[in-house]
Amino acid sequence: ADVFQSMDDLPEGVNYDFIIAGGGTGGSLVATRLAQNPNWKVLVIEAGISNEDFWETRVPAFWPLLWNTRMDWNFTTVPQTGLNNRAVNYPRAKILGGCSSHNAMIYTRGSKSEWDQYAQLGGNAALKWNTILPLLMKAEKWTRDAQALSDSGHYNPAFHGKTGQLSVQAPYMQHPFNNLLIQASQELHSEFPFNLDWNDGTPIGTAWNQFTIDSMAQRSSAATAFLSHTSDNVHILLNTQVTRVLPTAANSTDFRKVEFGPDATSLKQLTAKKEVIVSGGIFGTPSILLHSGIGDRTELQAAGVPAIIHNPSVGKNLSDQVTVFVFFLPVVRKLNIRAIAMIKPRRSMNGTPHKPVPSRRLSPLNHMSFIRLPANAPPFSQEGFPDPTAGSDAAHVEFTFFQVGAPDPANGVDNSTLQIYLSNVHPTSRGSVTISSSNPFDYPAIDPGILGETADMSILREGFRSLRRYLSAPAFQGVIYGSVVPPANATSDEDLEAFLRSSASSWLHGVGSATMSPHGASWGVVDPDFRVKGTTGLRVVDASVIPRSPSAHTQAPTYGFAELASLMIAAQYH
Ligand SMILES: Cc1cc2nc3c(=O)[nH]c(=O)nc-3n(C[C@H](O)[C@H](O)[C@H](O)COP(=O)(O)OP(=O)(O)OC[C@H]3O[C@@H](n4cnc5c(N)ncnc54)[C@H](O)[C@@H]3O)c2cc1C
Repeated sequence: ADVFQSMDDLPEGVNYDFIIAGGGTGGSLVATRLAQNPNWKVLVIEAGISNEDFWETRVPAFWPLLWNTRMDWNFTTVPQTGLNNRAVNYPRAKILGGCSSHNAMIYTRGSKSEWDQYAQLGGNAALKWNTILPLLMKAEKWTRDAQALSDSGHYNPAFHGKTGQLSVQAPYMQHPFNNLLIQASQELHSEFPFNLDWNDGTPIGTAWNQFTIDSMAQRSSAATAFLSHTSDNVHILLNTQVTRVLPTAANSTDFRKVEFGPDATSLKQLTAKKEVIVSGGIFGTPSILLHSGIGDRTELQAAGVPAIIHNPSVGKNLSDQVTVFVFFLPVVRKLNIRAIAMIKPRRSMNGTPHKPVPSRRLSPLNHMSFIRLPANAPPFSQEGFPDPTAGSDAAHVEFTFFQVGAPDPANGVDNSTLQIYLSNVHPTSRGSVTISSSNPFDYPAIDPGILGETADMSILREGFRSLRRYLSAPAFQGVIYGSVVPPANATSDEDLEAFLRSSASSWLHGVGSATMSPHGASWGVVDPDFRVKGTTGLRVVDASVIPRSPSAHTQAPTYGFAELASLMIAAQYH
């Protein structure tokens, strides 16, 4: 691709077939796929910088350091009623590759029943698991990790591609917790089974983690795996925000024109020959549509934006998983913490001197669990909440075994804890993205609606009890003691709810703010072919079209939707 740092550098007179607003996870993939046709010219307009200009993105262990930097939009939610009115930080990447350039790289596809439900909710049969799986496998390059540890028994090769571009692997560290956790899964098999591979469509159970990391121990993102391998029929314009999509003529609904610029005082317009594709992510995409006059008429009027297409669904239906960080007390001597491996990067990163950097992973822990609460769990049997999942292969909660904190004898403290993210992956609460001014450079109001529904609280609470059961397995006797955060004596519903409301946050896996629905449905933002309802020449391809949360982190599902969109768009012009 040819990369331009500023709008003024962009060559004049190029007739782009496709203009893509947002060079993130979905946008980079769709640009790459469309550019496989050498006759098509593709322009990607990205608000942020290049991933090449932020070398830390390459080092997997640095992921938490990337948030709240100049490559992050640094969003904050509106006060969340479900969180005692706390407003929480919401990182979203502002860089080529989007969130795939600054996420935690966990690679999870979701369950078969969830994809089959997407097909039904979106009105597109090609979203079924049996169609999406081959697309994900074709794009995948299963890779051995840099330490060349054996990954046999850590994944199922039948569900992984070897010849694609996106590197996926199952790196791990030798750590006593590995065996203990798997032993606990055998002991408590019915509730916490071992799962050889959560990416086979049946994610329930405890599995070895898989990450989008390459054989050089570097992050594999939509920018590094896809976009950086395109040729000069792709132009990438950085540091430039798409402010609006516009009709090509008065009273037209053909939205092939984009308006963009580095700030409100210097804006340009370009018209695509074929289509404009909006890929700004769960907050950027509804913002662009709303500022373009596509949204709820009354809300647009209040913001001072003339409505062109009345669609009350734009920016609604935001579905966001909720997480809470919990701490248990392990006997550290037995867990024998190892130092994080240090390696030298094998290649120079934009002239940065070679320095030893923490390699692959931040954490010595290597597993995640997708857990289904039993049918007789209180949220369903006593409180009467309907099961929010798509089927029996889908999870209610997730345990991400994150870290064993190191003791600090030099300062006389033993602050070692076993740290776990506990998440409710199927929230029933829905949030929104709204605009309150007609200036596209003003941030939208983000309301993920975290723990806004009692059912979500109830499931998270039982998820915590479930985690306590898991960590009381015989395998952990004498090794792990009760939770320290929340304290071990927090056992009643009231205690646990108070803790969760004061500590929970977003799991950063929002979807659905420009959701797909069948043709003619009374709700939804895009049709099954990803076109914005009521328009021509305009589609949305990113996580915002995914109708609801999966039993997964959301980058692989975003890639799945983007692969399908790419096929559908390309097929239209052949
Ligand atoms: C901190 C964090 C950690 C995560 N960890 C994981 C994980 O480990 N595994 C996983 O599967 N998922 C993870 N996720 C979620 C996952 O990365 C996202 O769901 C997915 O990448 C979203 O892809 P997208 O294409 O919808 O949006 P993005 O990748 O966010 O892309 C949107 C792009 O559009 C650009 N943009 C926005 N508005 C405009 C505009 N007006 N003009 C021009 N450009 C614009 C943005 O700068 C961005 O580059 C994580 C997310 C976060 C934030």
